[in-house]
Amino acid sequence: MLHFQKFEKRYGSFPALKIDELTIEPGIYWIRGVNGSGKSTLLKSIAGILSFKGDILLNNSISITKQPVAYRKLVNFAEAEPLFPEFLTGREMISLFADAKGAPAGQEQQLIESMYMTSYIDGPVGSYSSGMMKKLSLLLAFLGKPDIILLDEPLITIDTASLKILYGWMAEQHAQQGTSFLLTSHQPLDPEELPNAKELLVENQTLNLQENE
Ligand SMILES: Nc1ncnc2c1ncn2[C@@H]1O[C@H](COP(=O)(O)OP(=O)(O)OP(=O)(O)O)[C@@H](O)[C@H]1O
Repeated sequence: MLHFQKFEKRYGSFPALKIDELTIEPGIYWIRGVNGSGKSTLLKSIAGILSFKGDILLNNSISITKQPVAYRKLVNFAEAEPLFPEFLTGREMISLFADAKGAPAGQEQQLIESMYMTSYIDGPVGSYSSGMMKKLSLLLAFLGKPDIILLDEPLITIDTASLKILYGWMAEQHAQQGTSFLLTSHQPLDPEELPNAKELLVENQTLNLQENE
């Protein structure tokens, strides 16, 4: 699914993350690591938001550096602490992303209703609470037909009922579309909701696949 080739991300002279050669097979992955270990750096690099040395290949064919447009259409990302233009409504944000990601007809409305966002989706984003904002950013990450969805700290801020809906979206998307997920969390994922999730560990400025016990 994802292949790292001589990947290196530095902030100035600080070597934040280095992955010489690593393949991540399709699946659902929980990325663990202490504060400052490089989890967000990893997700932002895979999302194409940060520049870095080396390359990342999707499905052994699409390079983030050589085919950035094709790559980004297939890799969606929800930030840990999303910030959107305050004057746009949630629905306007969703329309923008749906166009960019080539979302199938009806997908936007189905997701809005499924996450119970109808009552506020036509209000400006500046009036949203942090949980409402988080749900909007999660919804945006599910638009289109992505091969990979990257979720940075998706479990924070949202209430228990919404979390259950998010787990349902993930399980369904993975089962029906084969979408892979990489998500960071300081809390363990619910093993009943995502029984097949594997672990990736970020430590010592690199990324390692953990063998599940
Ligand atoms: N824009 C930046 N400029 C300089 N250093 C940065 C920048 N962003 C991150 N870093 C550094 O890179 C390292 C990794 O940060 P990152 O945010 O990826 O960690 P994280 O594992 O996501 O942390 P947390 O669990 O606290 O969210 C840290 O040492 C951090 O100080």
